[in-house]
Amino acid sequence: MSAGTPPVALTVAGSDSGAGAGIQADLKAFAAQRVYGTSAITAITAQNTRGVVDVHPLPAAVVGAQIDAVLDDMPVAAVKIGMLGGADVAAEVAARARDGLLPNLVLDPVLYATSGHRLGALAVVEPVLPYALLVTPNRDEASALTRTPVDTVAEMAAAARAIAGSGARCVVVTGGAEDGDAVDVLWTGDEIRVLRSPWVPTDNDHGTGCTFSAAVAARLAHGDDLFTALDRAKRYVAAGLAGARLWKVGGGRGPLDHFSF
Ligand SMILES: Nc1ncnc2c1ncn2[C@@H]1O[C@H](COP(=O)(O)OP(=O)(O)OP(=O)(O)O)[C@@H](O)[C@H]1O
Ligand SMILES: Cc1ncc(CO)c(N)n1
Repeated sequence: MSAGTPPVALTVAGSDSGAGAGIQADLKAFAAQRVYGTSAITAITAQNTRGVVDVHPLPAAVVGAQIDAVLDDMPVAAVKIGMLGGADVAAEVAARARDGLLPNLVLDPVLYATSGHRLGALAVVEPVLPYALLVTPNRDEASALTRTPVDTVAEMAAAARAIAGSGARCVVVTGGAEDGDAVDVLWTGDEIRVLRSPWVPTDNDHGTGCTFSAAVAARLAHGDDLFTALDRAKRYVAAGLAGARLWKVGGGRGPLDHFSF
């Protein structure tokens, strides 16, 4: 069966050699959602399921050239931003966002890998916040952005609202756990909504945040409204976690199955 031309999405993020997170996760999530995925690589990380070994940021002009090459030729309908690298890269991205070139912008404010390795800085992420339709911090990133502890669902809600104060339209704080559910808390710009799905017990959760934000961007590229996009992305990540529960890819926290749905 042949299908029509898919919508196009762009990820601006770092490469993960182990392919569980970063650009590789984003492109798999885009493909799984039947979106044509394009990429601008901001940094090369030497990384596997056990952690990050090395990080090599790319020059800002090289990142800008990749973004422009894609935008000049393809009808990009949504953009996901992950690891940015340096402040100069953030400035390149912010300039294009300011010019209205990055539609449906989903910003995953990456600060640390699951292993704890530092991959970003507040000074790099904060200048891009005002241009995001949606920001997707996990609890640690929300805590860093608000300079307050973020553990409980109530604290996630307060943080989502506070981060929206920096100019982003909507904020979803991810990674909560309550009553056997995986809980994310969304500030829509008007109200708080709590998103729940059954918690999947697994050690294979490397790249969940990257995959989630990429899947939201993919759904927005298809034309979903934000709440539908979030709901579908959450169910997609849960299916990927469940599908890879018994996988043994590497000795650390393994990837999820991007094609289990
Ligand atoms: N074990 C789990 N079971 C069900 N859903 C989960 C589980 N772990 C994470 N999620 C969901 O995955 C999505 C991504 O959230 P999470 O906070 O884990 O990302 P993250 O910490 O940024 O991940 P990473 O740093 O590995 O990329 C959220 O919707 C969250 O609820
Ligand atoms: C390249 C890259 N981006 C983001 C993350 C966060 O999971 C990671 N581990 N690696």
